[in-house]
Amino acid sequence: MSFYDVPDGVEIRGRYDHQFAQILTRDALQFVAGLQREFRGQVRFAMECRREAKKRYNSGGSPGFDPATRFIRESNWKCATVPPAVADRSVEITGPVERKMIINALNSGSKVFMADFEDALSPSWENLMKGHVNLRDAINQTITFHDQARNRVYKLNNTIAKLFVRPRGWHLPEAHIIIDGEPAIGCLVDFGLYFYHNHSMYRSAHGAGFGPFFYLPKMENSREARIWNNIFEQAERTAGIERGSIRATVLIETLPAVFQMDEILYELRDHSVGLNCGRWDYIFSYIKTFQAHPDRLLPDRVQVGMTQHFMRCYSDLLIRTCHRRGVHAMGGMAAQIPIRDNPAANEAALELVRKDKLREVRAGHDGTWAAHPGLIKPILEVFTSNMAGKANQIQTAAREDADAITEEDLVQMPHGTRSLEGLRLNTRVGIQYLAAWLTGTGSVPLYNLMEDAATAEISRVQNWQWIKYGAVLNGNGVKIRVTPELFAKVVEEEMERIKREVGLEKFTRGRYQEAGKIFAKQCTTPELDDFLTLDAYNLIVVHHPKTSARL
Ligand SMILES: CC(=O)SCCNC(=O)CCNC(=O)[C@H](O)C(C)(C)COP(=O)(O)OP(=O)(O)OC[C@H]1O[C@@H](n2cnc3c(N)ncnc32)[C@H](O)[C@@H]1OP(=O)(O)O
Ligand SMILES: O=CC(=O)O
Ligand SMILES: [Mg+2]
Repeated sequence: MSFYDVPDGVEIRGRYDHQFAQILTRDALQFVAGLQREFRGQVRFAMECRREAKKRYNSGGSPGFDPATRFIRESNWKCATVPPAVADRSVEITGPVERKMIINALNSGSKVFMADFEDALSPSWENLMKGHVNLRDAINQTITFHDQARNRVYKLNNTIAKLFVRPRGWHLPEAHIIIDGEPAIGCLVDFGLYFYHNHSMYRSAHGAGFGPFFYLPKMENSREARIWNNIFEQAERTAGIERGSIRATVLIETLPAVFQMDEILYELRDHSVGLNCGRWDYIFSYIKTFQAHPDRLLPDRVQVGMTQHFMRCYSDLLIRTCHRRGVHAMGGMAAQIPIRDNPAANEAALELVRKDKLREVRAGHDGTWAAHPGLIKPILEVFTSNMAGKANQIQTAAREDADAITEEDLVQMPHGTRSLEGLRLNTRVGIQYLAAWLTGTGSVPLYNLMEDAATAEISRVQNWQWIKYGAVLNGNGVKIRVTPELFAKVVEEEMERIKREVGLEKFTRGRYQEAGKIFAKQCTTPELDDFLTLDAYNLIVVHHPKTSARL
Protein backbone atom coordinates (compact mmCIF):
# COMPACT_ATOMS: atom_id res chain seq x y z
CA MET A 1 0.00 0.00 0.00
CA SER A 2 1.32 3.48 -0.84
CA PHE A 3 0.93 6.63 1.23
CA TYR A 4 0.95 10.31 0.49
CA ASP A 5 4.04 12.19 1.63
CA VAL A 6 2.47 14.73 3.97
CA PRO A 7 3.92 17.61 6.01
CA ASP A 8 3.52 17.81 9.81
CA GLY A 9 -0.06 18.18 10.98
CA VAL A 10 -1.60 17.01 7.69
CA GLU A 11 -3.35 13.70 7.24
CA ILE A 12 -4.92 12.36 4.03
CA ARG A 13 -7.89 10.07 4.51
CA GLY A 14 -8.81 9.79 0.84
CA ARG A 15 -7.86 6.87 -1.40
CA TYR A 16 -4.24 6.74 -2.57
CA ASP A 17 -3.69 7.07 -6.29
CA HIS A 18 -0.38 7.77 -7.98
CA GLN A 19 -2.01 10.48 -10.12
CA PHE A 20 -3.53 12.14 -7.07
CA ALA A 21 -0.10 11.99 -5.43
CA GLN A 22 1.20 14.31 -8.18
CA ILE A 23 -1.33 16.88 -6.93
CA LEU A 24 -1.08 16.09 -3.20
CA THR A 25 2.64 16.75 -3.01
CA ARG A 26 4.25 17.64 0.28
CA ASP A 27 4.86 21.23 -0.85
CA ALA A 28 1.35 21.73 -2.20
CA LEU A 29 -0.12 20.37 1.04
CA GLN A 30 2.18 22.63 3.02
CA PHE A 31 0.79 25.56 1.02
CA VAL A 32 -2.82 24.54 1.71
CA ALA A 33 -2.06 23.95 5.40
CA GLY A 34 -0.44 27.39 5.56
CA LEU A 35 -3.63 28.97 4.21
CA GLN A 36 -5.78 27.02 6.65
CA ARG A 37 -3.61 27.97 9.64
CA GLU A 38 -3.51 31.63 8.67
CA PHE A 39 -7.19 32.06 7.83
CA ARG A 40 -9.21 29.50 9.83
CA GLY A 41 -9.88 32.01 12.62
CA GLN A 42 -11.20 34.59 10.15
CA VAL A 43 -13.37 32.01 8.40
CA ARG A 44 -14.78 30.79 11.71
CA PHE A 45 -15.62 34.38 12.68
CA ALA A 46 -17.28 35.02 9.30
CA MET A 47 -19.43 31.91 9.70
CA GLU A 48 -20.39 33.05 13.22
CA CYS A 49 -21.42 36.43 11.73
CA ARG A 50 -23.61 34.56 9.23
CA ARG A 51 -25.33 32.83 12.15
CA GLU A 52 -25.85 36.17 13.93
CA ALA A 53 -27.35 37.69 10.77
CA LYS A 54 -29.64 34.67 10.41
CA LYS A 55 -30.89 35.24 13.97
CA ARG A 56 -31.74 38.85 13.05
CA TYR A 57 -33.64 37.81 9.91
CA ASN A 58 -35.40 35.05 11.86
CA SER A 59 -36.57 37.62 14.41
CA GLY A 60 -38.31 39.61 11.71
CA GLY A 61 -35.35 41.60 10.33
CA SER A 62 -34.49 42.06 6.68
CA PRO A 63 -31.08 42.60 5.09
CA GLY A 64 -30.30 46.15 4.02
CA PHE A 65 -27.50 48.59 3.23
CA ASP A 66 -25.02 49.01 6.09
CA PRO A 67 -24.92 52.62 7.37
CA ALA A 68 -21.36 52.04 8.62
CA THR A 69 -20.03 51.56 5.08
CA ARG A 70 -21.93 54.40 3.41
CA PHE A 71 -18.60 56.13 2.63
CA ILE A 72 -17.55 53.15 0.49
CA ARG A 73 -20.80 53.27 -1.47
CA GLU A 74 -20.73 57.03 -1.92
CA SER A 75 -17.07 57.76 -2.62
CA ASN A 76 -15.43 57.52 -6.01
CA TRP A 77 -12.89 54.75 -6.34
CA LYS A 78 -12.19 52.20 -9.04
CA CYS A 79 -11.06 48.60 -9.14
CA ALA A 80 -7.75 47.78 -10.85
CA THR A 81 -7.89 47.82 -14.65
CA VAL A 82 -9.32 44.69 -16.27
CA PRO A 83 -6.52 42.41 -17.63
CA PRO A 84 -6.59 42.48 -21.48
CA ALA A 85 -6.75 38.67 -21.65
CA VAL A 86 -10.26 38.74 -20.17
CA ALA A 87 -11.63 42.03 -21.49
CA ASP A 88 -14.10 40.11 -23.67
CA ARG A 89 -16.26 37.78 -21.58
CA SER A 90 -19.37 38.02 -23.72
CA VAL A 91 -20.12 34.33 -23.25
CA GLU A 92 -18.83 32.01 -20.54
CA ILE A 93 -19.53 28.30 -20.50
CA THR A 94 -19.65 26.52 -17.15
CA GLY A 95 -19.34 22.89 -16.19
CA PRO A 96 -17.89 20.43 -13.69
CA VAL A 97 -14.16 19.63 -13.72
CA GLU A 98 -14.76 16.42 -15.64
CA ARG A 99 -12.12 15.51 -18.25
CA LYS A 100 -14.20 15.32 -21.44
CA MET A 101 -16.32 18.30 -20.47
CA ILE A 102 -13.26 20.43 -19.78
CA ILE A 103 -11.99 19.74 -23.31
CA ASN A 104 -15.40 20.36 -24.85
CA ALA A 105 -15.87 23.56 -22.87
CA LEU A 106 -12.43 24.95 -23.71
CA ASN A 107 -13.05 24.15 -27.40
CA SER A 108 -16.64 25.43 -27.41
CA GLY A 109 -15.97 28.89 -28.89
CA SER A 110 -16.84 30.47 -25.55
CA LYS A 111 -14.61 33.31 -24.34
CA VAL A 112 -14.31 31.85 -20.85
CA PHE A 113 -14.81 28.45 -19.28
CA MET A 114 -15.69 28.41 -15.62
CA ALA A 115 -14.49 25.07 -14.29
CA ASP A 116 -16.66 24.24 -11.35
CA PHE A 117 -15.83 22.64 -7.99
CA GLU A 118 -19.13 24.04 -6.73
CA ASP A 119 -22.80 23.98 -7.87
CA ALA A 120 -22.06 21.59 -10.77
CA LEU A 121 -19.81 19.14 -8.90
CA SER A 122 -20.55 16.46 -6.35
CA PRO A 123 -17.47 16.91 -4.13
CA SER A 124 -16.42 13.28 -3.75
CA TRP A 125 -12.72 12.58 -3.28
CA GLU A 126 -12.53 11.03 -6.74
CA ASN A 127 -14.23 13.97 -8.47
CA LEU A 128 -12.12 16.56 -6.69
CA MET A 129 -8.76 14.94 -7.19
CA LYS A 130 -9.42 13.94 -10.81
CA GLY A 131 -10.60 17.51 -11.32
CA HIS A 132 -7.21 18.84 -10.23
CA VAL A 133 -5.38 16.38 -12.47
CA ASN A 134 -7.62 17.45 -15.38
CA LEU A 135 -7.11 21.17 -14.79
CA ARG A 136 -3.35 20.78 -14.57
CA ASP A 137 -3.35 18.91 -17.88
CA ALA A 138 -5.65 21.51 -19.43
CA ILE A 139 -3.36 24.35 -18.45
CA ASN A 140 -0.32 22.46 -19.69
CA GLN A 141 -2.34 21.82 -22.87
CA THR A 142 -1.62 18.11 -22.68
CA ILE A 143 -5.15 17.06 -21.82
CA THR A 144 -6.71 14.33 -23.97
CA PHE A 145 -9.60 11.95 -23.50
CA HIS A 146 -10.35 8.71 -25.27
CA ASP A 147 -14.05 7.81 -25.41
CA GLN A 148 -13.64 4.04 -25.75
CA ALA A 149 -17.29 3.35 -26.55
CA ARG A 150 -17.31 5.78 -29.48
CA ASN A 151 -13.63 5.39 -30.26
CA ARG A 152 -13.32 9.14 -30.22
CA VAL A 153 -10.28 11.05 -29.04
CA TYR A 154 -10.71 14.51 -27.56
CA LYS A 155 -7.96 17.11 -27.55
CA LEU A 156 -7.66 20.87 -27.37
CA ASN A 157 -8.10 23.17 -30.36
CA ASN A 158 -5.57 25.88 -31.12
CA THR A 159 -7.86 28.55 -29.72
CA ILE A 160 -9.40 27.84 -26.36
CA ALA A 161 -11.48 29.69 -23.76
CA LYS A 162 -9.82 31.41 -20.81
CA LEU A 163 -10.12 29.32 -17.69
CA PHE A 164 -11.72 30.54 -14.45
CA VAL A 165 -12.00 28.15 -11.50
CA ARG A 166 -14.81 28.21 -8.93
CA PRO A 167 -13.84 26.72 -5.56
CA ARG A 168 -16.51 25.53 -3.13
CA GLY A 169 -18.28 27.94 -0.77
CA TRP A 170 -16.92 28.69 2.72
CA HIS A 171 -19.38 26.37 4.44
CA LEU A 172 -18.15 23.05 3.00
CA PRO A 173 -15.39 21.07 4.74
CA GLU A 174 -13.02 18.71 2.97
CA ALA A 175 -13.26 15.63 5.15
CA HIS A 176 -10.53 13.69 3.34
CA ILE A 177 -7.83 16.16 4.30
CA ILE A 178 -7.25 16.73 8.00
CA ILE A 179 -5.16 19.67 9.11
CA ASP A 180 -4.16 19.92 12.79
CA GLY A 181 -6.89 17.46 13.70
CA GLU A 182 -9.79 19.08 11.86
CA PRO A 183 -11.21 18.79 8.33
CA ALA A 184 -9.69 21.24 5.87
CA ILE A 185 -11.79 24.14 4.64
CA GLY A 186 -13.03 22.91 1.24
CA CYS A 187 -12.46 26.09 -0.73
CA LEU A 188 -8.90 26.46 0.56
CA VAL A 189 -8.13 22.97 -0.74
CA ASP A 190 -9.68 23.78 -4.14
CA PHE A 191 -7.99 27.15 -4.42
CA GLY A 192 -4.70 26.11 -2.86
CA LEU A 193 -4.01 22.98 -4.90
CA TYR A 194 -5.06 24.63 -8.15
CA PHE A 195 -3.09 27.80 -7.54
CA TYR A 196 0.01 26.02 -6.33
CA HIS A 197 0.34 23.79 -9.37
CA ASN A 198 -0.81 26.14 -12.09
CA HIS A 199 -0.14 29.80 -11.35
CA SER A 200 3.10 29.99 -13.25
CA MET A 201 1.98 28.20 -16.41
CA TYR A 202 -1.36 30.00 -16.35
CA ARG A 203 0.17 33.46 -16.30
CA SER A 204 2.74 32.70 -18.97
CA ALA A 205 0.64 30.61 -21.39
CA HIS A 206 -2.90 31.92 -20.94
CA GLY A 207 -3.30 35.09 -18.89
CA ALA A 208 -0.69 37.33 -20.58
CA GLY A 209 0.94 37.96 -17.21
CA PHE A 210 -2.28 37.83 -15.18
CA GLY A 211 -4.12 35.07 -13.40
CA PRO A 212 -5.05 32.53 -12.39
CA PHE A 213 -8.68 33.69 -12.53
CA PHE A 214 -11.41 32.63 -10.12
CA TYR A 215 -15.13 32.78 -9.47
CA LEU A 216 -16.04 33.13 -5.79
CA PRO A 217 -19.43 31.74 -4.70
CA LYS A 218 -22.09 32.22 -2.01
CA MET A 219 -20.63 35.09 -0.02
CA GLU A 220 -22.95 37.02 2.27
CA ASN A 221 -20.81 39.90 3.45
CA SER A 222 -17.76 41.90 2.42
CA ARG A 223 -15.81 40.53 5.39
CA GLU A 224 -15.77 37.24 3.46
CA ALA A 225 -14.39 39.05 0.41
CA ARG A 226 -11.68 40.53 2.64
CA ILE A 227 -10.61 37.01 3.60
CA TRP A 228 -10.34 36.07 -0.09
CA ASN A 229 -8.32 39.20 -0.74
CA ASN A 230 -5.95 38.30 2.10
CA ILE A 231 -5.67 34.76 0.74
CA PHE A 232 -4.81 36.08 -2.72
CA GLU A 233 -2.14 38.34 -1.26
CA GLN A 234 -0.63 35.52 0.77
CA ALA A 235 -0.64 33.28 -2.32
CA GLU A 236 1.00 36.00 -4.43
CA ARG A 237 3.66 36.61 -1.78
CA THR A 238 4.40 32.89 -1.42
CA ALA A 239 4.64 32.43 -5.19
CA GLY A 240 6.72 35.60 -5.57
CA ILE A 241 4.36 37.08 -8.15
CA GLU A 242 3.09 40.61 -8.50
CA ARG A 243 0.23 41.75 -6.24
CA GLY A 244 -2.93 41.93 -8.33
CA SER A 245 -1.99 39.02 -10.61
CA ILE A 246 -4.84 36.86 -9.30
CA ARG A 247 -8.28 38.13 -10.34
CA ALA A 248 -11.72 37.00 -9.28
CA THR A 249 -15.37 37.55 -10.10
CA VAL A 250 -17.68 37.35 -7.13
CA LEU A 251 -21.09 35.76 -7.57
CA ILE A 252 -23.79 37.87 -6.02
CA GLU A 253 -26.03 34.99 -5.18
CA THR A 254 -27.22 35.60 -1.65
CA LEU A 255 -29.79 38.20 -0.71
CA PRO A 256 -27.58 39.83 1.97
CA ALA A 257 -24.76 40.26 -0.58
CA VAL A 258 -26.81 42.47 -2.89
CA PHE A 259 -26.56 45.15 -0.19
CA GLN A 260 -22.77 44.70 -0.06
CA MET A 261 -21.77 44.87 -3.69
CA ASP A 262 -19.70 48.05 -3.44
CA GLU A 263 -18.13 46.81 -0.23
CA ILE A 264 -17.24 43.44 -1.80
CA LEU A 265 -15.63 45.11 -4.80
CA TYR A 266 -13.83 47.52 -2.49
CA GLU A 267 -12.26 44.69 -0.48
CA LEU A 268 -11.14 42.97 -3.67
CA ARG A 269 -10.41 46.13 -5.66
CA ASP A 270 -6.86 45.05 -6.59
CA HIS A 271 -8.01 41.51 -7.43
CA SER A 272 -11.42 41.99 -8.96
CA VAL A 273 -12.80 41.29 -12.40
CA GLY A 274 -16.39 41.97 -11.56
CA LEU A 275 -19.56 40.51 -10.18
CA ASN A 276 -21.99 37.94 -11.55
CA CYS A 277 -25.73 37.48 -11.09
CA GLY A 278 -25.91 33.97 -9.65
CA ARG A 279 -29.65 33.98 -10.09
CA TRP A 280 -30.45 30.44 -8.89
CA ASP A 281 -28.68 30.60 -5.57
CA TYR A 282 -30.06 34.12 -5.20
CA ILE A 283 -33.64 32.83 -5.34
CA PHE A 284 -32.69 30.05 -2.91
CA SER A 285 -31.17 32.67 -0.61
CA TYR A 286 -34.28 34.86 -0.78
CA ILE A 287 -36.38 32.00 0.59
CA LYS A 288 -33.72 31.04 3.13
CA THR A 289 -33.22 34.59 4.40
CA PHE A 290 -36.96 35.00 4.93
CA GLN A 291 -37.48 31.45 6.26
CA ALA A 292 -39.17 32.80 9.40
CA HIS A 293 -41.45 35.22 7.50
CA PRO A 294 -44.73 33.42 6.70
CA ASP A 295 -45.89 36.41 4.65
CA ARG A 296 -43.23 35.65 2.04
CA LEU A 297 -44.41 32.41 0.47
CA LEU A 298 -43.11 32.33 -3.09
CA PRO A 299 -45.02 31.33 -6.21
CA ASP A 300 -44.04 28.21 -8.19
CA ARG A 301 -40.33 28.02 -8.94
CA VAL A 302 -40.91 28.36 -12.71
CA GLN A 303 -42.51 31.77 -12.15
CA VAL A 304 -39.60 33.29 -10.24
CA GLY A 305 -37.58 34.57 -13.18
CA MET A 306 -35.43 37.57 -14.01
CA THR A 307 -38.41 39.74 -14.94
CA GLN A 308 -39.78 39.72 -11.40
CA HIS A 309 -39.22 43.18 -9.91
CA PHE A 310 -36.74 42.11 -7.20
CA MET A 311 -34.67 40.12 -9.72
CA ARG A 312 -34.61 42.91 -12.29
CA CYS A 313 -33.52 45.43 -9.65
CA TYR A 314 -30.78 43.07 -8.47
CA SER A 315 -29.39 42.74 -11.98
CA ASP A 316 -29.69 46.50 -12.69
CA LEU A 317 -27.96 47.49 -9.47
CA LEU A 318 -25.20 44.96 -10.10
CA ILE A 319 -24.55 46.48 -13.53
CA ARG A 320 -24.55 50.00 -12.11
CA THR A 321 -22.17 49.03 -9.31
CA CYS A 322 -19.70 47.15 -11.51
CA HIS A 323 -19.54 49.78 -14.24
CA ARG A 324 -19.11 52.59 -11.75
CA ARG A 325 -16.11 50.69 -10.38
CA GLY A 326 -14.70 49.75 -13.81
CA VAL A 327 -15.29 45.97 -13.90
CA HIS A 328 -17.48 43.39 -15.63
CA ALA A 329 -21.13 42.91 -14.74
CA MET A 330 -21.81 39.32 -15.71
CA GLY A 331 -25.26 37.89 -16.35
CA GLY A 332 -26.47 34.48 -15.20
CA MET A 333 -27.53 31.08 -16.34
CA ALA A 334 -30.64 30.39 -18.37
CA ALA A 335 -31.61 26.84 -17.42
CA GLN A 336 -32.72 25.73 -20.92
CA ILE A 337 -30.46 23.28 -22.76
CA PRO A 338 -30.74 21.90 -26.31
CA ILE A 339 -33.50 19.31 -26.82
CA ARG A 340 -32.12 16.84 -29.33
CA ASP A 341 -35.19 14.73 -30.13
CA ASN A 342 -37.77 17.50 -30.66
CA PRO A 343 -36.92 20.34 -33.11
CA ALA A 344 -39.95 22.46 -32.19
CA ALA A 345 -39.30 22.19 -28.48
CA ASN A 346 -35.62 22.84 -29.14
CA GLU A 347 -36.40 26.04 -31.04
CA ALA A 348 -38.74 27.17 -28.26
CA ALA A 349 -36.01 26.54 -25.65
CA LEU A 350 -33.46 28.43 -27.75
CA GLU A 351 -35.87 31.31 -28.11
CA LEU A 352 -36.22 31.54 -24.32
CA VAL A 353 -32.44 31.62 -23.98
CA ARG A 354 -32.13 34.33 -26.68
CA LYS A 355 -34.81 36.42 -24.97
CA ASP A 356 -33.09 36.14 -21.60
CA LYS A 357 -29.72 37.10 -23.11
CA LEU A 358 -31.20 39.99 -25.05
CA ARG A 359 -32.66 41.36 -21.83
CA GLU A 360 -29.24 41.02 -20.19
CA VAL A 361 -27.21 42.70 -22.91
CA ARG A 362 -29.73 45.53 -23.28
CA ALA A 363 -29.66 46.08 -19.54
CA GLY A 364 -25.89 46.55 -19.79
CA HIS A 365 -24.41 43.19 -18.81
CA ASP A 366 -20.96 42.57 -20.33
CA GLY A 367 -21.42 38.87 -20.82
CA THR A 368 -23.33 35.90 -19.59
CA TRP A 369 -23.32 32.18 -18.83
CA ALA A 370 -24.10 29.21 -21.03
CA ALA A 371 -24.75 25.71 -19.68
CA HIS A 372 -24.10 23.80 -22.89
CA PRO A 373 -21.80 24.08 -25.96
CA GLY A 374 -24.89 24.13 -28.19
CA LEU A 375 -25.82 27.51 -26.75
CA ILE A 376 -22.56 29.34 -27.34
CA LYS A 377 -23.26 30.44 -30.91
CA PRO A 378 -26.77 31.84 -30.35
CA ILE A 379 -25.73 33.58 -27.13
CA LEU A 380 -22.62 35.04 -28.71
CA GLU A 381 -24.74 36.36 -31.59
CA VAL A 382 -27.08 38.15 -29.19
CA PHE A 383 -24.23 39.73 -27.25
CA THR A 384 -21.97 40.71 -30.13
CA SER A 385 -24.78 42.22 -32.16
CA ASN A 386 -25.83 44.36 -29.21
CA MET A 387 -22.48 45.63 -27.90
CA ALA A 388 -21.59 47.97 -30.76
CA GLY A 389 -18.40 46.09 -31.66
CA LYS A 390 -16.96 46.52 -28.16
CA ALA A 391 -15.49 43.80 -25.94
CA ASN A 392 -17.71 44.90 -23.06
CA GLN A 393 -20.03 47.69 -21.93
CA ILE A 394 -18.10 48.83 -18.87
CA GLN A 395 -17.60 52.35 -20.27
CA THR A 396 -20.82 52.59 -22.24
CA ALA A 397 -23.61 51.37 -19.94
CA ALA A 398 -23.41 53.49 -16.80
CA ARG A 399 -26.99 52.73 -15.67
CA GLU A 400 -27.11 55.77 -13.38
CA ASP A 401 -30.88 55.31 -13.25
CA ALA A 402 -30.28 52.27 -11.02
CA ASP A 403 -29.16 54.62 -8.23
CA ALA A 404 -32.87 55.03 -7.51
CA ILE A 405 -33.24 51.34 -6.54
CA THR A 406 -34.25 51.03 -2.90
CA GLU A 407 -34.02 48.35 -0.21
CA GLU A 408 -37.74 47.72 -0.72
CA ASP A 409 -37.22 47.11 -4.45
CA LEU A 410 -34.56 44.51 -3.71
CA VAL A 411 -36.73 42.46 -1.38
CA GLN A 412 -40.09 42.93 -3.09
CA MET A 413 -42.14 39.73 -3.09
CA PRO A 414 -42.40 38.04 -6.49
CA HIS A 415 -45.89 37.77 -7.94
CA GLY A 416 -47.53 34.57 -9.15
CA THR A 417 -49.40 31.49 -8.14
CA ARG A 418 -48.62 28.27 -6.31
CA SER A 419 -49.78 24.92 -7.62
CA LEU A 420 -49.83 21.27 -6.73
CA GLU A 421 -47.82 20.68 -9.90
CA GLY A 422 -45.21 23.10 -8.53
CA LEU A 423 -44.95 21.00 -5.36
CA ARG A 424 -44.76 17.82 -7.42
CA LEU A 425 -42.09 19.20 -9.74
CA ASN A 426 -39.95 20.47 -6.86
CA THR A 427 -40.16 17.01 -5.32
CA ARG A 428 -39.41 15.08 -8.51
CA VAL A 429 -36.49 17.31 -9.43
CA GLY A 430 -35.09 17.51 -5.89
CA ILE A 431 -35.06 13.73 -5.44
CA GLN A 432 -33.55 13.01 -8.85
CA TYR A 433 -30.89 15.65 -8.40
CA LEU A 434 -29.94 14.32 -4.99
CA ALA A 435 -29.80 10.76 -6.31
CA ALA A 436 -27.40 11.92 -9.02
CA TRP A 437 -25.31 13.94 -6.57
CA LEU A 438 -24.96 10.95 -4.22
CA THR A 439 -23.63 8.88 -7.11
CA GLY A 440 -21.08 11.49 -8.13
CA THR A 441 -22.86 13.70 -10.68
CA GLY A 442 -23.38 17.33 -9.73
CA SER A 443 -25.24 18.67 -12.79
CA VAL A 444 -27.92 16.83 -14.71
CA PRO A 445 -30.49 17.37 -17.45
CA LEU A 446 -34.01 16.98 -16.03
CA TYR A 447 -37.13 17.70 -18.07
CA ASN A 448 -35.01 19.57 -20.62
CA LEU A 449 -33.49 21.92 -18.06
CA MET A 450 -30.09 22.05 -16.44
CA GLU A 451 -30.30 21.20 -12.75
CA ASP A 452 -27.48 21.68 -10.28
CA ALA A 453 -27.02 22.23 -6.55
CA ALA A 454 -28.41 25.78 -6.74
CA THR A 455 -31.59 24.94 -8.64
CA ALA A 456 -32.18 21.88 -6.44
CA GLU A 457 -31.87 24.08 -3.36
CA ILE A 458 -34.80 26.17 -4.59
CA SER A 459 -36.92 23.01 -4.84
CA ARG A 460 -35.96 21.97 -1.31
CA VAL A 461 -36.46 25.29 0.47
CA GLN A 462 -39.62 26.12 -1.42
CA ASN A 463 -41.19 22.82 -0.35
CA TRP A 464 -39.99 23.42 3.22
CA GLN A 465 -41.51 26.90 3.26
CA TRP A 466 -44.85 25.74 1.87
CA ILE A 467 -45.09 22.81 4.32
CA LYS A 468 -43.94 24.83 7.34
CA TYR A 469 -46.51 27.58 6.80
CA GLY A 470 -49.29 25.52 5.24
CA ALA A 471 -49.20 27.40 1.94
CA VAL A 472 -52.42 27.42 -0.02
CA LEU A 473 -51.93 26.11 -3.55
CA ASN A 474 -54.14 28.29 -5.68
CA GLY A 475 -52.87 27.77 -9.19
CA ASN A 476 -55.46 25.39 -10.60
CA GLY A 477 -58.72 26.93 -9.40
CA VAL A 478 -59.13 24.48 -6.50
CA LYS A 479 -57.49 25.60 -3.27
CA ILE A 480 -55.46 23.00 -1.35
CA ARG A 481 -53.40 23.60 1.78
CA VAL A 482 -49.96 21.99 1.90
CA THR A 483 -49.67 19.69 4.94
CA PRO A 484 -47.03 17.12 5.91
CA GLU A 485 -49.60 14.43 4.99
CA LEU A 486 -50.17 15.88 1.52
CA PHE A 487 -46.40 16.14 1.02
CA ALA A 488 -45.88 12.51 2.13
CA LYS A 489 -48.42 11.43 -0.49
CA VAL A 490 -46.72 13.59 -3.13
CA VAL A 491 -43.33 12.03 -2.31
CA GLU A 492 -44.79 8.53 -2.62
CA GLU A 493 -46.46 9.29 -5.96
CA GLU A 494 -43.47 11.14 -7.38
CA MET A 495 -41.17 8.26 -6.41
CA GLU A 496 -43.43 5.98 -8.45
CA ARG A 497 -43.31 8.40 -11.36
CA ILE A 498 -39.52 8.63 -11.20
CA LYS A 499 -39.34 4.83 -11.20
CA ARG A 500 -41.51 4.73 -14.33
CA GLU A 501 -39.51 7.46 -16.05
CA VAL A 502 -36.01 6.17 -15.36
CA GLY A 503 -36.93 2.48 -15.56
CA LEU A 504 -36.78 -0.17 -12.84
CA GLU A 505 -33.18 -1.15 -13.51
CA LYS A 506 -31.73 2.35 -13.18
CA PHE A 507 -34.01 3.05 -10.24
CA THR A 508 -32.84 -0.04 -8.36
CA ARG A 509 -29.19 0.50 -9.23
CA GLY A 510 -29.29 4.20 -8.32
CA ARG A 511 -29.69 5.88 -4.93
CA TYR A 512 -33.25 7.11 -5.50
CA GLN A 513 -34.78 5.53 -2.37
CA GLU A 514 -32.11 7.07 -0.20
CA ALA A 515 -32.44 10.42 -1.98
CA GLY A 516 -36.22 10.33 -1.49
CA LYS A 517 -35.80 9.81 2.26
CA ILE A 518 -33.20 12.57 2.62
CA PHE A 519 -35.16 15.03 0.51
CA ALA A 520 -38.40 14.33 2.40
CA LYS A 521 -36.61 14.77 5.72
CA GLN A 522 -35.02 18.02 4.62
CA CYS A 523 -38.34 19.44 3.44
CA THR A 524 -40.10 18.65 6.72
CA THR A 525 -37.43 19.36 9.32
CA PRO A 526 -38.60 21.93 11.92
CA GLU A 527 -35.46 24.07 11.41
CA LEU A 528 -34.36 24.62 7.83
CA ASP A 529 -30.94 23.10 7.05
CA ASP A 530 -28.56 25.76 5.74
CA PHE A 531 -27.46 23.67 2.75
CA LEU A 532 -28.70 20.50 1.13
CA THR A 533 -25.15 19.47 0.28
CA LEU A 534 -23.80 19.99 3.79
CA ASP A 535 -26.05 17.35 5.29
CA ALA A 536 -25.66 15.01 2.31
CA TYR A 537 -21.86 15.41 2.25
CA ASN A 538 -21.48 12.82 5.03
CA LEU A 539 -22.91 10.25 2.63
CA ILE A 540 -20.21 10.72 0.01
CA VAL A 541 -17.21 10.80 2.31
CA VAL A 542 -15.17 7.61 1.98
CA HIS A 543 -12.23 7.34 4.33
CA HIS A 544 -9.30 5.00 3.59
CA PRO A 545 -8.65 2.52 4.99
CA LYS A 546 -12.44 2.25 4.93
CA THR A 547 -14.14 3.35 8.14
CA SER A 548 -17.52 4.90 8.78
CA ALA A 549 -16.83 8.56 8.22
CA ARG A 550 -19.02 11.12 9.91
CA LEU A 551 -17.87 14.65 10.51
C1 LIG B 1 -26.62 27.67 -11.00
C2 LIG B 1 -25.25 27.50 -11.54
O1 LIG B 1 -24.34 27.48 -10.79
S1 LIG B 1 -25.03 27.29 -13.16
C3 LIG B 1 -23.36 26.71 -13.30
C4 LIG B 1 -23.20 25.33 -12.81
N1 LIG B 1 -23.90 24.38 -13.64
C5 LIG B 1 -23.30 23.89 -14.77
O2 LIG B 1 -22.17 24.23 -15.02
C6 LIG B 1 -24.06 22.95 -15.64
C7 LIG B 1 -23.32 22.75 -16.93
N2 LIG B 1 -24.01 21.89 -17.86
C8 LIG B 1 -24.01 20.56 -17.76
O3 LIG B 1 -23.48 20.01 -16.81
C9 LIG B 1 -24.63 19.77 -18.87
O4 LIG B 1 -24.88 20.58 -19.97
C10 LIG B 1 -25.95 19.08 -18.52
C11 LIG B 1 -25.69 18.08 -17.38
C12 LIG B 1 -26.99 20.06 -18.08
C13 LIG B 1 -26.42 18.32 -19.75
O5 LIG B 1 -25.37 17.48 -20.14
P1 LIG B 1 -25.55 16.29 -21.19
O6 LIG B 1 -26.76 15.52 -20.83
O7 LIG B 1 -24.25 15.56 -21.27
O8 LIG B 1 -25.81 17.06 -22.52
P2 LIG B 1 -25.71 16.50 -23.98
O9 LIG B 1 -25.90 15.02 -23.99
O10 LIG B 1 -26.61 17.31 -24.82
O11 LIG B 1 -24.21 16.84 -24.36
C14 LIG B 1 -23.73 16.87 -25.68
C15 LIG B 1 -22.26 17.09 -25.64
O12 LIG B 1 -21.97 18.34 -25.04
C16 LIG B 1 -21.11 18.17 -23.91
N3 LIG B 1 -21.49 19.13 -22.89
C17 LIG B 1 -22.71 19.37 -22.39
N4 LIG B 1 -22.65 20.36 -21.50
C18 LIG B 1 -21.36 20.76 -21.45
C19 LIG B 1 -20.69 21.77 -20.71
N5 LIG B 1 -21.34 22.55 -19.86
N6 LIG B 1 -19.37 21.91 -20.90
C20 LIG B 1 -18.71 21.11 -21.78
N7 LIG B 1 -19.30 20.15 -22.51
C21 LIG B 1 -20.62 19.99 -22.33
C22 LIG B 1 -21.34 16.75 -23.47
O13 LIG B 1 -20.24 16.30 -22.72
C23 LIG B 1 -21.51 16.06 -24.80
O14 LIG B 1 -20.24 15.88 -25.37
P3 LIG B 1 -19.96 14.73 -26.53
O15 LIG B 1 -20.95 14.96 -27.62
O16 LIG B 1 -18.55 15.00 -26.92
O17 LIG B 1 -20.15 13.44 -25.83
O1 LIG C 1 -23.99 29.95 -9.43
C1 LIG C 1 -24.91 30.43 -10.03
C2 LIG C 1 -26.25 30.44 -9.55
O2 LIG C 1 -27.14 30.89 -10.29
O3 LIG C 1 -26.44 29.97 -8.42
MG1 LIG D 1 -24.61 29.36 -7.41
